[in-house]
Amino acid sequence: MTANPTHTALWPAPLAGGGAGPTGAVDATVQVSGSKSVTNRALVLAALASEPGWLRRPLRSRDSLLMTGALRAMGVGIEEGVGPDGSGEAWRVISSGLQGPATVDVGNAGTVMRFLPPVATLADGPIRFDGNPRSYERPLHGVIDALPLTLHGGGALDGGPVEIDASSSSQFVSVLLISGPRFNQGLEVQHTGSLPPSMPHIRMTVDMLRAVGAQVDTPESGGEPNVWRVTPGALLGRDITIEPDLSNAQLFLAAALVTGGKVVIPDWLAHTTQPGDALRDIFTQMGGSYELTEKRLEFTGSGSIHGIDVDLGEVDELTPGIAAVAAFADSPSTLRGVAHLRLHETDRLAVLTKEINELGGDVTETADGLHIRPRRLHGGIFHTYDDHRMAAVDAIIGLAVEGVQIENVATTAKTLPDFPELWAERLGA
Ligand SMILES: O=C(O)C1=C[C@@H](OP(=O)(O)O)[C@@H](O)[C@H](O)C1
Ligand SMILES: C=C(OP(=O)(O)O)C(=O)O
Repeated sequence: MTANPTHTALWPAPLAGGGAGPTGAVDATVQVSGSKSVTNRALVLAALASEPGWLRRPLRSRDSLLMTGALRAMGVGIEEGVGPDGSGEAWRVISSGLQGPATVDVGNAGTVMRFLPPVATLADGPIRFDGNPRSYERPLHGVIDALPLTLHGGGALDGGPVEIDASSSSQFVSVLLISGPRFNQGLEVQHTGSLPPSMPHIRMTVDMLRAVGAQVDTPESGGEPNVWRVTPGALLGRDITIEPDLSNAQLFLAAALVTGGKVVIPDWLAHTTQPGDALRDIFTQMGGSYELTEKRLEFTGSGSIHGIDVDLGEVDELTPGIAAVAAFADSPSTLRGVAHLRLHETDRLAVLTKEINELGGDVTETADGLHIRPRRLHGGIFHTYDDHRMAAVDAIIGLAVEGVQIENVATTAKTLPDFPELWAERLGA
């Protein structure tokens, strides 16, 4: 919990049903904006491709705009357009070689601070990286030593075998794989530590690489355990539509659970590598039910919420939203396997414990997660420590608890543009 709560702007979290009563059941259809993880991977892959590509319905949030800003600074053309078939807003990405000198602001975006240094080795000229104070504290050692940093690329890199310990972030594997096809010898990544967290994000990287023509061997496709291989080769330009962000859809599913209501999320794909897909199972165990058709997910809360004992190591970014729901359950919950959340945008285990307890909760930090004993909560100020997912927790709690105020709700713009308006309009007054 390194950043102090210095922002004073307070946002009164809307009660479900507009204050008519703390139990107003939500009934909403919510078109969730594009996935941060998919958008930023698609941008990097398009920038490394040998022909132009399209991203349709890209996410326009702080993290994805940091990525477009960085790639543009390195000479990549990213133009506004309407997509080849005329439908939907799109970005056309044209890359004719990466160039320095350039300065890249990584903000506090893991996908930017970790994905771009290997890309910068392919640039002709120096690329300087800097970011928010918190970006100096987040682990980068799988990629580079630390920020600030200047990389003097020579237009090419040999690649070959590399050993890394990715037990503090799956992004260390993803970043090396993404640039791998462009290295002279490709890349062989051997992970040396305990299981990396967030494996679905590594699968997302592999799937997206294969979709642009890369050859990738993985432990899951019959390769050795903990070894990923990428063959050198040109990447194709593709026309891809960005999926809705299921980790942000979590807020709305949580709203259905907490209020005993119903939420429909259009465009939830039957097959996706996003970790948010695990919510169908986790939130069903906690008392909801769902129907998934080709076009949408309909999720319904039953009015009661059950505690859960679950290892969230594979789906770590869902932990804050699950913790918020667990605070309203009829039995305690234990969330395990997420010690590395201490290294995210803030120390999420410490913040969740402190801030939920300040609203009357009873949360204990464990070595690798949280133990949550539900209690009657009361209003108060929830500090967000510049972490979008902490603001989301508080918005969920505020649906059912009067007088909850969120400090610096604007931090949600990291991955979810216009959150306060969307939340109030869809679920509040
Ligand atoms: O590759 C990605 O897009 C991400 C990987 C995960 O990071 P960690 O493996 O560091 O938890 C996740 O928490 C983050 O939000 C996005
Ligand atoms: C951990 C997260 O982000 P980042 O991509 O900055 O690591 C997150 O969005 O929950």
